Amino acid sequence: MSLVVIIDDDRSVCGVLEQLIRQHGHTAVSAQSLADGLALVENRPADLVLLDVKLPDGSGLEQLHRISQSPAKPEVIIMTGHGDPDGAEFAIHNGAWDYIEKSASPKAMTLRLLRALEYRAGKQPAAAPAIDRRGIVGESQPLTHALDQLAHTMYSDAGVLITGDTGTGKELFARAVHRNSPRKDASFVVVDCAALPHHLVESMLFGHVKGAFTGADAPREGLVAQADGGTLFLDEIGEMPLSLQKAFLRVLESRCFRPIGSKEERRSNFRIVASTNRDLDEMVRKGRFRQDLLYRLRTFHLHLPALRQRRQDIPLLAEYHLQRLSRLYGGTPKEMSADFLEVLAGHDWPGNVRELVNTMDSALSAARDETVLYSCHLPPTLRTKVACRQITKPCARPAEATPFDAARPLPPLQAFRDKMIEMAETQYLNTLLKDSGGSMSNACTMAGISRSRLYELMKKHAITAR
Ligand SMILES: Nc1ncnc2c1ncn2[C@@H]1O[C@H](COP(=O)(O)OP(=O)(O)OP(=O)(O)O)[C@@H](O)[C@H]1O
Repeated sequence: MSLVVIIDDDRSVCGVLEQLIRQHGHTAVSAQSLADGLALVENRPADLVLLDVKLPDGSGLEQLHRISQSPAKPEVIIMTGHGDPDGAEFAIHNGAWDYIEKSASPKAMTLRLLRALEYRAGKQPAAAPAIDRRGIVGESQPLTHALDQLAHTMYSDAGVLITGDTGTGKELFARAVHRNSPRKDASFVVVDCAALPHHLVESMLFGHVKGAFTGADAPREGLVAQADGGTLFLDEIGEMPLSLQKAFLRVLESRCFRPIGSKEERRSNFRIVASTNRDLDEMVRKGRFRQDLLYRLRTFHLHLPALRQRRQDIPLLAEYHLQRLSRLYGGTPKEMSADFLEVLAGHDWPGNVRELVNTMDSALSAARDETVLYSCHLPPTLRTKVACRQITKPCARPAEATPFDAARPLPPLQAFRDKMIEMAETQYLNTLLKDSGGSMSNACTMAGISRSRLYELMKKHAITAR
């Protein structure tokens, strides 16, 4: 028997669905607001959640991730009264099991509910495979989604295309694809397609025999042969010349290649992973990239978010790279002050994580033997940019009234409680940061919480440092 949670403000819809579900021997409970629904899924082991999009206290779609990540990790079916293809796309991309319109016949609805429950019943309890995410830092929803996509590549040998702006971690993820595959003990070979010298491309990739051309004094094994048994990573695949794309497609299809000057073909059993910051579909439309090659490469697609789309990860990344660089350079251990973190949080990071890593590196060297990093240790250009942005922005949030003020009729208890907790936490953190004199270590000790929890709370409440 499964537990189905219905979150819909229309009591008659809830009633009909509850009856349908009970007729099939399952248990159903319903909530008429998002807050009550969240409380239900966070406290009861739901197998399936039927989630309305438009609820009195918010959009169901916006809470989809939180619901599907709640303790029992239920399947979610999105319901709506209006046809909405964009919402459907969002729901499916964000892990919903299905998307149905409330106007569907009871028969059609039942069929889809039962299908979801059947799938759920057959699922292994430990469904999420344990990924080795070494070196990949971040807890934000966009990064977690990318890690989920990475997990899908583990049991296959098919091509993986990793896209994302410069510095978002494409090579880091490519290495993780390799490390999490059965090929992990063999080589991971990188081909930088943007740096292949025109006249040596074929020799570098496929190798040559002795005497194949002037200067070929010894045989050379190419990168494709080196990747035998392992993974061949084509970095910046969008830069690969069209002529080479054709040759490469042939190698991908047959896993055979011919070293220059050789009469014999050789085999190499490699898995292909490619990355780019270009729009390959657009390049295909313009005739600059082969569609057949793109299909081969993109059996799996991982898209990595820009850092500004996952700001909550900034303090975690900064801390991780601070520790890593400190170990590398030795010297006095350092911590970050609240004003340092505030500047990091205010920047847009066009160069993404690589820019953040370089910034941490330069701040470390600017601080020399000091034990705390302050904003004055950051590059002046970065501080100026953040300052300019803040001047043009409206000032900090106005002082908040208590949720009772002006609120008539009274808000639901759950909403009121959430608001009060938010206000109390904000007040506590502001005082904590003041009393700890800008030292994050002191603040953690005083509050009795971990550093990552503190950063998370500061981010959540947009706390401004003094
Ligand atoms: N999620 C992450 N956690 C920790 N470090 C990260 C993360 N993402 C990227 N980095 C770090 O950022 C730097 C750049 O990463 P990487 O070279 O993988 O990016 P890229 O997308 O391949 O860049 P490019 O497009 O310029 O080749 C590296 O130092 C990497 O370790």
